[in-house]
Amino acid sequence: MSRRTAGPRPPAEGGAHVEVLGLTAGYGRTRVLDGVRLSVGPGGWLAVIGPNGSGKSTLLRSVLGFHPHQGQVRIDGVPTTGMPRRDRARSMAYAPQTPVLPEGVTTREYVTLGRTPHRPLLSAPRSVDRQVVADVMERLGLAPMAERQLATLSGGEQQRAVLARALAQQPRVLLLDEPTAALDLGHAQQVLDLVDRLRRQDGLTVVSTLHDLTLAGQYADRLALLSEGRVVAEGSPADVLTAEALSTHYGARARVVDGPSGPAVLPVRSPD
Ligand SMILES: Nc1ncnc2c1ncn2[C@@H]1O[C@H](COP(=O)(O)OP(=O)(O)OP(=O)(O)O)[C@@H](O)[C@H]1O
Repeated sequence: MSRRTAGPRPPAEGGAHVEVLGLTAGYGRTRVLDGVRLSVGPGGWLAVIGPNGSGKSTLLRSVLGFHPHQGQVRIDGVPTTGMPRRDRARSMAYAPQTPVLPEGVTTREYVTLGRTPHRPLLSAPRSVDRQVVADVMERLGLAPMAERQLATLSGGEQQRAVLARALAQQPRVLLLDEPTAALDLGHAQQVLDLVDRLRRQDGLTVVSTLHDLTLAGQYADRLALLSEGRVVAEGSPADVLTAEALSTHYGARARVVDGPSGPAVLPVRSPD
């Protein structure tokens, strides 16, 4: 993976302020999110953590407008309800946890789909589109497999391609659902480092879910702990990642120690 510091051109307007106000959502009659309230400013990184089934993915999909919900999502104070799809796609990009990947496309063609909201409809990629795609693929170590069929990439390579497509969109807000789930430690750090650089340099706003709580605490500046559809704790990683919270909400035995760049969560084996 490249260590270049030059990279994808910054989003045109920097990051945005995202507000989630009283968001309630569910499936059929089952309520999964209950009055969720969150706020993250330009350049902020909010990691939504919580046990399996607590509603993290549903929250991200609701923020994107992909899942019906009550309550309001605002981008820079403007409610997203009624916002034209193309405007929404220019503001927010999403890397889903389990993406549906198209068949019969190369990695480059797939990443180029991220440019769709910026191009005239049905037009060929312009040189700026090709440049942004090439930059993002280089940054994510995908350049050597640019012409390979997407389907032939390994799980971790496909996950990086999904992130590359989202970054090629040059969004103001990046929503990442478990972006490191299929990645080895080195690639996980490189992906998170890249996102971190984009938010620091360009003010990109990041909302992610992350199961690895140590990584969440190292990269995000704020954590929101979701449990049974409600935000039960929100604040700095040190405030939210406590042994007591992990026991109460995850049923986990763990020690939380001071790591070199934030709290580190150490699982503790059962005594018997
Ligand atoms: N399409 C669906 N139909 C019915 N229930 C669903 C559907 N999708 C999700 N759920 C349920 O909604 C709840 C929240 O799911 P969600 O995927 O948002 O949780 P999560 O916190 O992202 O979980 P995980 O950490 O396991 O990815 C779960 O109980 C899940 O079973």
